[in-house]
Amino acid sequence: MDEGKMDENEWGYHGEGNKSLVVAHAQRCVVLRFLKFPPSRKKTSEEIFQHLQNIVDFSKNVMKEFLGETYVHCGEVVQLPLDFVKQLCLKIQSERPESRCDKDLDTLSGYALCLPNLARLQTYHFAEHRPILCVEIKPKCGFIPLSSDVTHEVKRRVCRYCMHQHLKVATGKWKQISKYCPLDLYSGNKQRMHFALKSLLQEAQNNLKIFKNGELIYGCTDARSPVADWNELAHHLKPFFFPSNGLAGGPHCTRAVIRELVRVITRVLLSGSDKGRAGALRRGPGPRGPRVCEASPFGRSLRRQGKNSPECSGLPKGCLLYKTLQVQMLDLLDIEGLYPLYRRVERYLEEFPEERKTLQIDGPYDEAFYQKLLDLSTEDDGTVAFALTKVQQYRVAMTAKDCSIMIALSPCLQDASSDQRPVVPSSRSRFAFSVSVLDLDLKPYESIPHQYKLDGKIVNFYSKTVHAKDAAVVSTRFKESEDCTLVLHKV
Ligand SMILES: O=P(O)(O)O[C@@H]1[C@@H](OP(=O)(O)O)[C@H](OP(=O)(O)O)[C@H](O)[C@H](OP(=O)(O)O)[C@H]1OP(=O)(O)O
Ligand SMILES: Nc1ncnc2c1ncn2[C@@H]1O[C@H](COP(=O)(O)OP(=O)(O)OP(=O)(O)O)[C@@H](O)[C@H]1O
Repeated sequence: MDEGKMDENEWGYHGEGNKSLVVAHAQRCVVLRFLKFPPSRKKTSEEIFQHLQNIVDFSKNVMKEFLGETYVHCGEVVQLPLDFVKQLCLKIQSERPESRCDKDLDTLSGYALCLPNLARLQTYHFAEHRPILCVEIKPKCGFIPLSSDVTHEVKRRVCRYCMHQHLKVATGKWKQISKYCPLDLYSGNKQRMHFALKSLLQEAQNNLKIFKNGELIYGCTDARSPVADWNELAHHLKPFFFPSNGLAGGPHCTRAVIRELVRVITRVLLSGSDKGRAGALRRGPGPRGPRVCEASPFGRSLRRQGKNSPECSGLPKGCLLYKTLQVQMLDLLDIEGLYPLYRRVERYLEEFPEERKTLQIDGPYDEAFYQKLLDLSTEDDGTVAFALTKVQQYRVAMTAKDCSIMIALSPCLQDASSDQRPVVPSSRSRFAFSVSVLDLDLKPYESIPHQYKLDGKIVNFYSKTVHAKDAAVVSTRFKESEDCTLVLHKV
């Protein structure tokens, strides 16, 4: 990219999250990722450069090591003309969802990250000529904590995502509770994974987006987004999955297309080679948390059938979901066990503020930082060193709990070779595919007290709501039995 000759007309709004905004180049497979800040929060250009460089270093030295180089794209920090950034910011403003406009794109530093556009099959010379379908999934935390520090009993039965849903709906973030449960997606059991993906398609929230040729065709930006339309989605997908056959429209066609999509995505998610060092995080055969969340409709139906622990195929060790889960499980103590250790580090820093640098709280995220993450001991010897290791592991785990997976699919001709890329078959076509991870920004040390408070809020709200619901069920049953008595009495 020639940073000297930048033209805002060649770039278009692509998407944004809570902390960054992404624009995509109209022709080339690259994006620019800018940081966003609340209007009052002024950062110096030097701070922004350092922040972005830390993101690159963390991806390179930590996440690439854990997840494997095929999945992680670190990108590079680029310096852009300020005039270009200002014009770009004006150009895209009207396309931004209202709910994201509480933060402004950084137009003062001129720094951004330049990354491959993962919504198109990266860098291949013929990328422009092939139709491309891309599915982005933010799977969230895939396990139930086993830590003895957990005090709320419900946290041992219901996963955080499912509990959090109740709070999100009550606060108006989303309209309805999703049937998606991360434990189903991470189960490795095809039937459960299909259920999880269908649930995401029914209620995408911010956990699912679908792009066609780089354009968003499915997904919602906030609670006001229009209801997802499967017929429209199937219309977009039909040429990919049923290229040459005249499958008629209607509900049958929609179901067939969605089924194909779900199957292909499941296959891709279960594929992968065993590169990367997530294996270094494997914790022997000791006890592990429950494999099914009690709030998942799939789990509930299993229980009704008397199957308390489902047949568990487990995830293949090479696949990205498995590796991501291993990194998430660096959160060994749960926030309840971690918070007192964070306080220990805080007390130390209050006394010796100059030590913040030596402790690598704000970087550099280098090889030494990575090596310390591999110490999985949970025996607290009362030292700051122990507390710090657990705090850093927790931050890395939280990052893996919030990252997204991008799956790009491009149809290949029946007899063409696969250009060295893996191929996934569907019933009527074949796709060359690539899998990547995005949003691998290390969670800040400062967010730990917020995590602690939020955890309490989620659990208390869930317990209260579910308790109230249970009480309502009991009282309805009681009423029913009263009614029944009356009927019997009458008879
Ligand atoms: O706490 P959570 O689980 O709600 O996750 C936050 C996400 O909400 P979600 O539940 O996925 O809708 C939240 O996503 P949204 O802004 O809701 O799309 C962010 O990803 C946030 O991360 P950060 O503070 O921007 O680094 C996420 O915060 P972290 O907890 O990962 O720091
Ligand atoms: N390299 C990329 N290629 C294509 N699309 C991308 C890329 N990076 C980000 N995106 C798109 O931009 C969106 C926002 O990016 P990202 O998730 O990194 O934002 P964020 O603000 O850091 O997220 P969060 O809300 O989790 O903090 C993503 O959901 C994705 O759709």
